[in-house]
Amino acid sequence: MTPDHKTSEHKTADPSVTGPRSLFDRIWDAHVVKRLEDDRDLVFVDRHVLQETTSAQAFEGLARAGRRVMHPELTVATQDHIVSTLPGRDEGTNPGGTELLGLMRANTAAHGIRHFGVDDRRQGIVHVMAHETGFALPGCLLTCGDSHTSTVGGLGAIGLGVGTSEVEHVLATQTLAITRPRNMRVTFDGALGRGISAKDIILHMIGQLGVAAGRGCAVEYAGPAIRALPIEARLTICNMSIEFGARLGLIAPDDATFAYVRGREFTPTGAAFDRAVAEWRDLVTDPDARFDRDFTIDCRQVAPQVTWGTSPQDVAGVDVAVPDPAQFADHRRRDLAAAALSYMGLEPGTPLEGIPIDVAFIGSCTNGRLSDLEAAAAVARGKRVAPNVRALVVPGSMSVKREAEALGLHRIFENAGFEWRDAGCSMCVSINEDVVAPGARCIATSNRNFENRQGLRSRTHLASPAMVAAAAIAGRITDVRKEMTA
Ligand SMILES: CC(C)[C@H](C(=O)O)[C@@H](O)C(=O)O
Ligand code: SF4
Repeated sequence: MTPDHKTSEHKTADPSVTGPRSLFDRIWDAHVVKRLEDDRDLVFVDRHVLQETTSAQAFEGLARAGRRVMHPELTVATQDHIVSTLPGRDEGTNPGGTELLGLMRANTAAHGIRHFGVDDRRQGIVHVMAHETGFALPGCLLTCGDSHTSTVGGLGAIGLGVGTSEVEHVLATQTLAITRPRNMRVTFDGALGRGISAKDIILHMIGQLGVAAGRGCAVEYAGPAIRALPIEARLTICNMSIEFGARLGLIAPDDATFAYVRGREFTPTGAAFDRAVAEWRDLVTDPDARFDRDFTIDCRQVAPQVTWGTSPQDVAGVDVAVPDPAQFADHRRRDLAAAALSYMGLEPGTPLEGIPIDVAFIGSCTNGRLSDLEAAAAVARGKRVAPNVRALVVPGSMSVKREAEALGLHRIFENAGFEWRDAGCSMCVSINEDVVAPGARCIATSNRNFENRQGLRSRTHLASPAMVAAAAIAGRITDVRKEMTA
């Protein structure tokens, strides 16, 4: 039951690969088992993660076909989406989730797959648990039936979100048939200003490039601003790759990465770790590698970002006003912006700063890690949540929760009037009991602001943890940089 710790066990020397290669090419080529006739690649899956909402049908399919799980030791399961996050919860706390949670427990037990249920210390959102346990490692190819699997790219891994039928395929064969993504690179220049986080620069980038910019691509994030980011911030960047249509995002691993993965439950130890690090050091892009798409983003002037519409590209600095749809040259974008403003109940020209909020949500696979909670706590310390605002802090995993409590962060949040929860997806997605009421306005650290995302007719503004904490205190969207000088 111990996963093989090699970065990739199916290295195929590919004679067609010559010349300079990208980081993505290197990892991908090491996983190609076979080129299929339909131009797809059959790739080996080193690691597979299950969540409760997309695995039941896959197990049903296996049962119908009379197949077993080929490598149960290479899969782990966690309960995250429909679990209650009320402290002390169990599988029955959210009655709507009980059946799926029970099915996952039974299916994983029947197939000998590790299961991190709500009673396990390692339970957490898939895209938080996978890397913090060392199950995901640099250079590995990991799949999960969930779109934000790209998060592990922050370690220099390929994370692929797949559909339920592919989950079944991976369980049965430990491989995936998939079209090879194209290479894209975004270089982030300059240093981040005070109060600016990874969330701000990735939202800014999506605003600049648009939600379709990454379609079909593996996106490498590079440049001095990325290299300076701590690992958890790199995970936030790669998580949001999905918000501009990319297949995955990744960042070359470095000493900070190796220090981060060292000593985790599934990370190799001793000489095996040293060998792994020696291999991981080769995971770089050649200087003359060619990219199908190549962009540069200047981080110097980026202000704290907040979305005003119903797509992540509807984003602006907090110091400007809600745009007038007429300013968009493209007529489709203009219509979308007008519809978004009507849904959001906002008038063009209204300053973003000052828009009153009803709910503040800190958590999710984008910003539910320890450093995110630390950033929020630094703002909330000694303050009170505004009257009439409901504010939640939901750690991304139970490990994050324990670490935060060891630092006393829960006291800061509780004293300020935030709810302090157990781990799960919670209010990021309205498939558990944490729902935003119709017409209510929520500022959230999550990654999606679609119509009805947080509940029927809910209104979502995406922002960084520090910005959400500042809004919770002020009762309105506010520029966190002012809070910091106060
Ligand atoms: C429920 C699940 C399939 C979904 C996804 O894959 O993205 C969820 O995680 C989300 O963020 O909407
Ligand atoms: S936290 Fe949100 S985006 Fe992440 S996996 Fe859960 S529902 Fe999906």
